[in-house]
Amino acid sequence: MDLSIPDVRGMTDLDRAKFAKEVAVPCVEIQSKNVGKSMSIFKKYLLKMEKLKPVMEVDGTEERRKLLLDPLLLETWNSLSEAEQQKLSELKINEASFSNTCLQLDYRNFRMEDVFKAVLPEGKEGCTSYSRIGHIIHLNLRDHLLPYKNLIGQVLVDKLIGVKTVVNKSSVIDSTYRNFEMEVLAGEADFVTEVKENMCIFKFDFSKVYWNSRLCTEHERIIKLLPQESVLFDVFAGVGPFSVPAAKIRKCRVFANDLNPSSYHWLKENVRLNKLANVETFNLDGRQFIREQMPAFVLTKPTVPINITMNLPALAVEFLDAFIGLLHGVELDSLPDITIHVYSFCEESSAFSEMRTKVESSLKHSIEDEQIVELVDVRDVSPKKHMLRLSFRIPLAVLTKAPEGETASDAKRPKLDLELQDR
Ligand SMILES: C[S@@+](CC[C@H](N)C(=O)[O-])C[C@H]1O[C@@H](n2cnc3c(N)ncnc32)[C@H](O)[C@@H]1O
Repeated sequence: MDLSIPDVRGMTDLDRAKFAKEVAVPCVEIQSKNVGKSMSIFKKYLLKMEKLKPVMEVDGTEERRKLLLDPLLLETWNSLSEAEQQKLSELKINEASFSNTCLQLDYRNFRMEDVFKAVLPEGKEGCTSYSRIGHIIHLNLRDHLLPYKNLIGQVLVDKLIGVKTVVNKSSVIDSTYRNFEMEVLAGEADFVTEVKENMCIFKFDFSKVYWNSRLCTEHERIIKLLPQESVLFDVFAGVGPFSVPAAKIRKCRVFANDLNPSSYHWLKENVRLNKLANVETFNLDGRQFIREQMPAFVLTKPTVPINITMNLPALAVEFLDAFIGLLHGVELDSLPDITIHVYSFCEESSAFSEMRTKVESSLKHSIEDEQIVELVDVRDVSPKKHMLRLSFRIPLAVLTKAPEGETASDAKRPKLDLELQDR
């Protein structure tokens, strides 16, 4: 009564026929009308395998049913407790009701995890973790699993409902747009996918833009920090996982920017799909976006709290210099309340101090403790590399700093210089 998968260890091309086997399993034959009542006892002993109904018809009769039992849990009448036997006797079930039956098992009956355990090198089967992006499964296979990549892809397509495409990352993310090359391991080469995150719909071409489902909680944390009807400037917006929920849930006015033309395309599409009227989209370099869009807004609505998200961990800190002198010479009626959420990769051991030092050196200014809103360890990218977020109120002295060499009288800039538009 061995229900395990036949010997398929080392298989690299999926041969489903090699999973077929015949087994005898214990069963109990009972009157159809008693199936429901008997479940208070038998439910926990039923044979649970994929695509297998443990309550089977008995040839030629509607009156009787066969319950398939898991041999590891219950083999005979004698394995039942006295109380269980007593209860079953009342349903006319007894020792004679028990027998064995022959089952033809095949590939479809085995769970995905068991297939991987049976095929992949012993002790290394656990490395097949994946993320799901709509109908796409994204793998990041370690070298020792590469010989099995097509089998792994095919098993995922076969076993996971709704999965049509399996891709493996074939280069590290180092492109400007943070997307990566991918190899289709199984299924269709269809990369346009749709996901739900934070109650919003996102559609995008996964091969051309950055999307990471593991950031869902971080996106949610930021959305929760935003005051209702405040303003968000999303400098590296991608396809909108901060911008779209901010506009939809927090009713924020959003200025969303991304340099990647494909991200920009899908960002606009996601604004449309989520029926949002309060998002303006831009396809600019982050520095240009900050310098062109922020001052004009601050001038017209100086009292509205502004949050700025800068999620490009490899580089975002370097863009902070765009804030130096941004409001220099601008006559403000009140002090703007601007919070920056900037992300960076740091070494684990020194992460928190490293992050603060990096930000301060880019701003060329120190940040007081009371200006720090929070410093969050967002996720481990690798054992030594952590993605951190520093959320801080930008010191006014940074925004109003005069360019080197400028005198006090040069500093007064009339408001109209900033090409005021009603934003
Ligand atoms: C790590 S992704 C973050 C996307 C999104 N905010 C998220 O949380 O998933 C960084 C984004 O920055 C964009 N990007 C890279 N360099 C840029 C630049 N100089 N200016 C504006 N956007 C840039 C990339 O195209 C990418 O969409």
